Parts: sequence; structure tokens; C-alpha cells
Amino acid sequence: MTSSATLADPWPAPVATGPVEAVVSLPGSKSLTNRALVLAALADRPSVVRRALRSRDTMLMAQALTALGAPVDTSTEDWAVTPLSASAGSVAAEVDCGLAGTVMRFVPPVAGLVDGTVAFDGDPHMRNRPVGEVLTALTALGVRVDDDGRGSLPFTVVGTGAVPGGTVVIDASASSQFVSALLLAGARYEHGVDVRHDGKPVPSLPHIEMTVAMLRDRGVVVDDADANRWAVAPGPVAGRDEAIEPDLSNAAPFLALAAVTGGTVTVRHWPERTTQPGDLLRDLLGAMGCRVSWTADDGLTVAGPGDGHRGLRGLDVDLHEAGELAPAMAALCALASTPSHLRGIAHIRGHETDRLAALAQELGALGADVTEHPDGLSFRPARLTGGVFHTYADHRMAHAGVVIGAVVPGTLVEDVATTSKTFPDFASFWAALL
Ligand SMILES: O=C(O)C1=C[C@@H](OP(=O)(O)O)[C@@H](O)[C@H](O)C1
Ligand SMILES: C=C(OP(=O)(O)O)C(=O)O
Repeated sequence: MTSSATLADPWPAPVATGPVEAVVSLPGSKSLTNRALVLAALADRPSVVRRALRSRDTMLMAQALTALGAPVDTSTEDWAVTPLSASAGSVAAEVDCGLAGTVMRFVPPVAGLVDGTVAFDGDPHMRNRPVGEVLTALTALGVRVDDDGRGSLPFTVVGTGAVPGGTVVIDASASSQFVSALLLAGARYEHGVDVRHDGKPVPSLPHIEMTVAMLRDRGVVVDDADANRWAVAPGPVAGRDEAIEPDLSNAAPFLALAAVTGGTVTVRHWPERTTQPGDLLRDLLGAMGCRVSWTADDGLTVAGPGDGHRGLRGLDVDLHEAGELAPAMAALCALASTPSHLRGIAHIRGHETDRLAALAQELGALGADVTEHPDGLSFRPARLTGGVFHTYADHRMAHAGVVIGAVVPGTLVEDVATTSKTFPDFASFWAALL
């Protein structure tokens, strides 16, 4: 086994010697874990988050909530959360957002409910990721935010222990997390929160549906009957004991491994129904020529075409709802035997890195025939050769790199350890399959 402590950098991506046959159990969902933690911190009694994802993003969330006065006990697989308490007294906390969008966007609305000052900062690139709409909205809802007016990290939220709340209009076209952030804390605001979107379409709508579903599971009344409007009624958030589903977006490189090698990969415990956008992989991989099947006992199984990536059809798809799948899908499109076009994903330029520029650069450097568009990427079939694949501190760039490396000998993935953002020991897990 390759441990992250001994990983070569750049890391020679393992090459498949034949069709990969594997059954994998994947770690929990980042999005579900971090929402469950936030809601547990706001709840009326202690909660347990079972099978929580233990990764950089979720540890940062646990540390942030603990600093705000809602201790998260991460000592076992099931994380116990003690909610924020009104009697906790004044806090002076610092929150490290790392490169976690969910920490930078979801925690400030919680900090408004705390009595004290909460200073936010993060990794160097995090200062470029958008958050201004959340800060402006919080100000309009009655929370004091001190920043330098750029609408980005670093900033300080000065909470008084109570937030008036009310109606707010934001432009959430850069990230669905702006909406989720306000909804998650909104029930604890005196008048709740009524969030309206005005702007180009909101991306990643399944992630907002995930937020709404988790609020309703905790007894919160949410009105999402109208497009571009979400209203959360004021009221308690019920504490819960919840098991976290496997991370279906992180399943992408593993299912892609079946696709490119002509093998068969099963992801166990794949839910029959879910709000995770990773579930779209069933359709996407099916459209590329894979056989996809699901059973309650086994999970989701993907079988690649007989001749592996040479038999993969290209894909013409709008990924606006599931932009986080774009890096792995781009790797498949670069290897496919017919042209592809991934559209509707301008917003992923604001992810961990500018993913459209990074994918075009790195796949192109290996010989892919890729064109970068303002809102996507297109590909024509090409023969790839090995080389260094840079990752820009982006876990999903590393996923794209290892998928390519599985069938393109000589691919070296730089900083593969960046995968620790959402997947502990990804490289050793991956290497064990090839
Ligand atoms: O709410 C969430 O958990 C997420 C929402 C999406 O963000 P964007 O809407 O910014 O794409 C997604 O890409 C991200 O990985 C997780
Ligand atoms: C966009 C992503 O992450 P974040 O939660 O940091 O926005 C991602 O994981 O693809």
C-alpha cells in the first residue's frame, strides 16, 4: 500500500494491465457530512453524524463549529455534535476555510448567531473564490460583517447571538452554495429567511434540493414552490442521528476506471434515490456506451465497453447541475473515440481552481484535442501521451489525472495528495485497484 506520507511527487499514475474488476466501498459524502454538521450545530439537542467523511473539508468544518461553540467529537467513526448554546458566553474565534467552499459559505451565517467575533481566512486560492453575495446578504439580514469591500476572504463576522433575518435578493449564478448557506441557518433567524435569486441560472440545483431535504428531515418548513425562491420559516431544527451516504461525486474516477479499461467496477451502498448530483453518473456513463446496473444488495455497477476507452462514445451534455463531475468526465471525453462537448459550466472557473482553464491546459499538454469555451470544453478524438499532469491544489484535477494515467503510460500526477480534501488516502486506495 502507498501511504500519503511516502507518495512520490509527481506521482506515477498506476497503469491498468487489463480490464479493472473491482468492488469498492467509498467514504462518505462531503456535501452531506458538512450539511449534517452545520444543522447539528444549530439543532435543539445533540446529534450523531454516522459514517461521517473524515477528510480535510469535513475536519475544517468540525473545527470551525467547535470554535464557534458547537463541539464536534471526531474521535470515532460516528461524530457526536453538541449544539451551540445561548449560555456559552462570548467567543473570539478564527475559522480556517482551507479550500472548502462549504466552510467559507455555510459557516458565516452560523457565526451571526454566535455572540462574538469570528475571523475567516483560508488557503491562498480561497481568497479568489466568490463569497461576496453571502456577505452582502448577511448584512441585509442584520449581521455585521467586516471586510475590505472586495467580497472575499479574509473577513470577520461580528455576531450578537441573534439575527433578525427576512427577505434578501442575491445573484447565485456563481455558486449554489450561496443559497444553501442562507437556508441552512435561516430557521434560527427571528423572521426566518426568504432568499430570491436574480441573475443567470443557479448552478448545481441538486445541491440546493439536498439542503432543502435535510432541513425538512429536521422539521424545518421550507417553501420552494416557486423557481428561484426559497423561504425558510423560523423555528427549531431537530437534532438527528443520521448515516451519511457514500460520496457519489467521488465515485466518478472509480466508475471511469471501468469505462476506460473495459472492466467492471461496483460501488457498494449506492442509494436507490438521493439528492447527490453524482447519481447523474448513471446516465452520463450509459450515454458513453457503458453498461450501468443497480441493485439494492450490490450497489451501482458500471461495465466499460469491450475495447475500453477506444469503444467510448463522446458526450454532448450540459453539466450545469453537476459541475463537480466535469473533471472526471473531461478525462473520459479526452479518451473517447468520437467528439464531445461539455457545456453550461462557466461557474466551475470559480471552483478549487479555474477548472476549464486547468483541464484544457493539462489534457492538452498530454495531446488531447481540447478547446476551451467560455462555458465549457469540447474534445475531438486524439492519441494521448504521458507527461506531468498538474493539479492546482484541486482534488478533482487529480481524479482526472489518474483516470488518464490508467491507460496512458508515463502520466505523472503532481500533488496527488491534494485529494485529501474529500478522500482520505485516495492514492493508495486507487493503486490497490490496478
Ligand atoms: O453545496 C455543496 O455541497 C456543493 C455545491 C456545488 O457548488 P457550486 O454550486 O459552487 O458548483 C458543488 O460543486 C460543490 O462541490 C458542493
Ligand atoms: C467545488 C467543489 O468543492 P467546494 O465544496 O470547495 O466548492 C468540489 O468538491 O468539486
